[in-house]
Amino acid sequence: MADLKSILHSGYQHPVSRSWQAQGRSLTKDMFMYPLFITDDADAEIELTSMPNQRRWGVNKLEGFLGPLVKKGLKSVILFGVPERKPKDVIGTLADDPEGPVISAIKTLRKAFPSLYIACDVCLCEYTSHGHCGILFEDGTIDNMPSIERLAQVAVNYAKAGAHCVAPSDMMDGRIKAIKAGLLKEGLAGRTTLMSYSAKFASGLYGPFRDAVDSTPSFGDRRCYQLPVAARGLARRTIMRDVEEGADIIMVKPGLPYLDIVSEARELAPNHPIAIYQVSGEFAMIHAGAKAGVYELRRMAEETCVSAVRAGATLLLSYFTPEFLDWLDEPYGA
Ligand SMILES: NCc1[nH]cc(CCC(=O)O)c1CC(=O)O
Ligand SMILES: [Zn+2]
Ligand SMILES: [Zn+2]
Repeated sequence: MADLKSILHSGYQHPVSRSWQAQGRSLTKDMFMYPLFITDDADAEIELTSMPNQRRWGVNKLEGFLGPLVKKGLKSVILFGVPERKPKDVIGTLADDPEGPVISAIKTLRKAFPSLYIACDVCLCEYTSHGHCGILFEDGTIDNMPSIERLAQVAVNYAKAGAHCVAPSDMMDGRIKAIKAGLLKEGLAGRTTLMSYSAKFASGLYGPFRDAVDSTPSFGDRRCYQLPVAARGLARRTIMRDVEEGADIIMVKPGLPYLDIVSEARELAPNHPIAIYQVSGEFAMIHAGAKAGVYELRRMAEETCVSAVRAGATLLLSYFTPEFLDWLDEPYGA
């Protein structure tokens, strides 16, 4: 016979008692940030073959697409620019082109949806001719100082255009400090969230994204600036450094294979929101598994996101955001 204290089912026998067992918070709509790819063809709406239901959007299509989502409770988006028309160069001039996709989208969205929180990915790889995330020496290695100066300039220009949040994903050394200083100088530091992709690993899960934004490096790879897969110590150091340098939000990326790092981040930055990026490859993988009959799509999307929250995440960047805006209104598996 079971001992008095061996009975655990009694604590989660009912949907209501189950909800009380969530160790952190459970999923809510305001935890989701939706990544959007913005192209410089203003009327475009281009399907992405590698990412189900995701598109490259022209600025003129944003209001129509996002209107219903905002009505359902969409609170935040993160913008990625995809210049297709103007030529890329070695310093990523197109990143903050005043007529470019990101700055146009910021202005359009601020006007169309006054309550929507607008974050911008800050990086150079979508805009450089070589496809790397920084500025290079002649031998093709990263020249860190001009890289962080350029990234700071881009971040400041996004903030000036009205972005609520700038999120550097480049992994250069010292960019959080450089961006913070740039924002301070322009009087923007107090009204611009600095979300750092702090522990960003050199992952095999970015393939569909690189297709989506056309940012595969023309030579080499990103292993000299993105973290080695096994590097728990380096992840702890980048997290601590970015807290020191003034990041407001700490991000871990990718998500599912790095939940231990999320819980490290929770411990190292207990007073900061912790974001997790469920990246393009995870999204594609969840879809592929569902299609192959391994599990049901919604079930696995929820399981992975709930696991991220359990590990300590408080903000989820996910391509499933539109689905969650429906799913969270329709309790499931209760
Ligand atoms: N700095 C580029 C960047 N910003 C966000 C992602 C990944 C997003 C995703 O895969 O969904 C990447 C990919 C990369 O580093 O190659
Ligand atoms: Zn990026
Ligand atoms: Zn990059």
